[in-house]
Amino acid sequence: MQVKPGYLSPADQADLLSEIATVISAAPFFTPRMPRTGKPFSVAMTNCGPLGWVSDRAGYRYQPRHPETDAPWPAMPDRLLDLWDALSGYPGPPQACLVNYYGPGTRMGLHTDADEEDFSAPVLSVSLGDTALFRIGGTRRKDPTRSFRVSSGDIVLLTGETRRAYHGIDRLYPGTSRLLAPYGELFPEGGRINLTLRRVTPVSG
Ligand SMILES: O=C(O)CCC(=O)C(=O)O
Ligand SMILES: [Fe+2]
Repeated sequence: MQVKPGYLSPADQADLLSEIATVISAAPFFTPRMPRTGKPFSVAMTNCGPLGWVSDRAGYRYQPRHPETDAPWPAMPDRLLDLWDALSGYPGPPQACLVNYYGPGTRMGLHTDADEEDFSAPVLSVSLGDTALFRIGGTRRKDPTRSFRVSSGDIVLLTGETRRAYHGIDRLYPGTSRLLAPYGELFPEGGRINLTLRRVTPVSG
């Protein structure tokens, strides 16, 4: 794992968030549901890039279209492709950017990112808005975990061993960032946006 606190300047965070607001206007948030049970996630999701991660009763998967509008996902902003080039060490572009929205009181349970075919690429995660408590353990659910705070502009790369590690978000610290404030219509209660850039299929050739 690599953690890069404050990697994005406040100006870069604001520019990125404005691009993500445009993504959200083309691809509205949907409520993912647990496989089989259909229990809703507390986090809202959307995607940009050629593929997007979705979850419903049928299971977890990547697909090229929005599950509700059936439109192709909007393009990934160039600044995310540049970030991936600068930090991933992977010889191909990311294929999906999952956009998670955490409102007050939401969390994400411990899980592994396991729906990709190529685990040699890292998962590159960008935090925007309120600070959150990130927990990470080992590759087995029962492995010990440790926690640290992730704040707006921080980047975490799940690389190497940690690429297959259990991780999640235990809680938010509401009101710790003003970054989302200009988008009161989209995020009336503030909160946190997390972007994860993912390579799904191996680079061929
Ligand atoms: O919100 C985060 O920092 C982590 C998100 C995550 O683990 C995921 O989307 O798979
Ligand atoms: Fe994850």
